[in-house]
Amino acid sequence: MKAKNRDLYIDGLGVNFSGFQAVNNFSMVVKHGEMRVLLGANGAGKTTLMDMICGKTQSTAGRIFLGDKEITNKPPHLIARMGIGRKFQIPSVFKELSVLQNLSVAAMQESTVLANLGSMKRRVDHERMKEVMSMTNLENKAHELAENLSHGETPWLELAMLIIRKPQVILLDEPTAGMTADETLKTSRIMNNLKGQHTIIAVEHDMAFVREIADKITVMHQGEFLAEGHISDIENNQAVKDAYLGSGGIH
Ligand SMILES: Nc1ncnc2c1ncn2[C@@H]1O[C@H](COP(=O)(O)OP(=O)(O)OP(=O)(O)O)[C@@H](O)[C@H]1O
Repeated sequence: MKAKNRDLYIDGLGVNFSGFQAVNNFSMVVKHGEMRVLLGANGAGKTTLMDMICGKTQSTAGRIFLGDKEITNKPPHLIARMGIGRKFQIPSVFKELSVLQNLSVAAMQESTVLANLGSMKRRVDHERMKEVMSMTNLENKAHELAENLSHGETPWLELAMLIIRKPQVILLDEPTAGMTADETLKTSRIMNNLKGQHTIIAVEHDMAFVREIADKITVMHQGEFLAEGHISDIENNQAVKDAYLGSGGIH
């Protein structure tokens, strides 16, 4: 039997903001379970691309498919329900609730139908919550209030609140921003454990972190596709080096 196609296809995507072409004719295919990093100088269009994938920004050209399902310009809540989760979509954690309570809230948002299935479902949810806390280094923090988590632990909780809903695709905006070196290392372990289960697209500038996690890198420049490949291909790509000149280079 043919396996279900769960790859993400972006074909000729573009957006024009009142005459300014922020993303232009951009295409890429991200395989299911792959960890893809998006690189590009400030203003290259990375956030706008992520916004179009999750439906926050309406594209003006091109199409996006998750497997055989088209998601182009669908409302964000439908895209989320179709399996695309974005960190920062939930603006923040609930500070006055514990880690476990935050996860319960996120799990309940999954589906009111499932939530009504009764105690069986609640038991499964509890197992899932333990599993997700262990995946995100929060196993010893279940009863800690979110407001007492560190700068590094709060993004782990946001990530946990995403993955509890089992999205096929996870979009991450600078997942290590504000983290210590130790927290960044732990985040790379979390990311590597998520590979294979979820497709992950991350915008990230920390090249040491990118080296740890990326299966493949796609580079954007001035709204367009510039290059794609493994880290060594990208670091040795002359067009990429040129595009980064003036923005401090690729480190
Ligand atoms: N709603 C909007 N209206 C007009 N211009 C916009 C809008 N959103 C983004 N832009 C412009 O589109 C370009 C791409 O911005 P975007 O934030 O996607 O870049 P980026 O690669 O994510 O950069 P950074 O690394 O700085 O976050 C920028 O020039 C930005 O000013």
